[in-house]
Amino acid sequence: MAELTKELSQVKGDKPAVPGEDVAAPGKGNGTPNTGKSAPGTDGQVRPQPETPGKRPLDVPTGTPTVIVDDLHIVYRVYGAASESEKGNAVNALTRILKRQGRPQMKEVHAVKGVTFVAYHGDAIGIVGRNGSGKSTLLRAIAGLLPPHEGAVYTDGQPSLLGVNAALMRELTGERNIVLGCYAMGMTPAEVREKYQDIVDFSGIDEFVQLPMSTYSSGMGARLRFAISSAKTHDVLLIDEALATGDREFRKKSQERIRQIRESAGTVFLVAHDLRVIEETCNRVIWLHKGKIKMDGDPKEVLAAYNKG
Ligand SMILES: Nc1ncnc2c1ncn2[C@@H]1O[C@H](COP(=O)(O)OP(=O)(O)OP(=O)(O)O)[C@@H](O)[C@H]1O
Repeated sequence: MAELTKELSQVKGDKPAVPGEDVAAPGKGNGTPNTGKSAPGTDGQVRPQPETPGKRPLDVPTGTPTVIVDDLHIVYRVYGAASESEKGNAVNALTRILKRQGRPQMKEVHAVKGVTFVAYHGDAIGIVGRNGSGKSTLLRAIAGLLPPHEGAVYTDGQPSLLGVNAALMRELTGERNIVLGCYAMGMTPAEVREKYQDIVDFSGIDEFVQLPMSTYSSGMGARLRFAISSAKTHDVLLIDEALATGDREFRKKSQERIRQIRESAGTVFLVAHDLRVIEETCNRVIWLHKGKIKMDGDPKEVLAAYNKG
């Protein structure tokens, strides 16, 4: 713990986040935690205390952690934002457009405010919260796509972020995207050949695999993204709403796949507005509210509280 504290103190004070970065391609979480450090393992085998509202202390005796988020703050900088006095003022906005005046102001959006938790091998953690509560920002920070303004993220293994907007290439066929996506996740040509048919079958896109992705419905695109990303065993898989557009049958299949990833001792984070998906899939839920953890624990209890409040 002393070593961890020392490491944490070294990384505090990293540069603030850069706004407007794109979501990673499937399996392309850059694997670079914000700190570039790995989660230290511990010897104890006791699970963390569930249902601790707010923070889980880092020194709770645990199994092997895969992700440690310690007092994480993420701040976006928006350049050209309106000043307070201009807020909602249509006349000012119109005048500025007509005069072609720029906006020199810089606004900071404090999206994640001091989040702390530890995730373990085999955890499937659902993240819930209202729009704008910081769910996607937190996932992107864990994936190493957003550097912390303060605090740190440590991961053991490679995190891969699968988002709804994950950048498969719309003008390429499903077939090409499968091959490129698999290579992007570090598979060898032999592994790609071995997994190819399974990905097509799992996604259920059938003969559409020969057509450009621009011809797919949003549900078909999401299914293909999930099928590609989950074809590889991930240490830490981060899923942002990617299951939302799937139908019931696909939801069931993807839940089964998430279970397999957990069984192979990976860790899954799942952001979804559909609370059924979270309840059926996760063994733990974190409720984010205005960038802070409001509750962290058993899915039934957290979701019941979330539904009430
Ligand atoms: N690129 C960005 N630049 C500036 N502010 C941003 C950016 N992305 C998100 N934000 C702001 O950060 C806050 C958290 O946003 P985030 O997308 O993480 O929330 P969320 O809980 O995932 O929301 P939703 O449920 O609507 O997807 C919001 O206030 C949002 O406006």
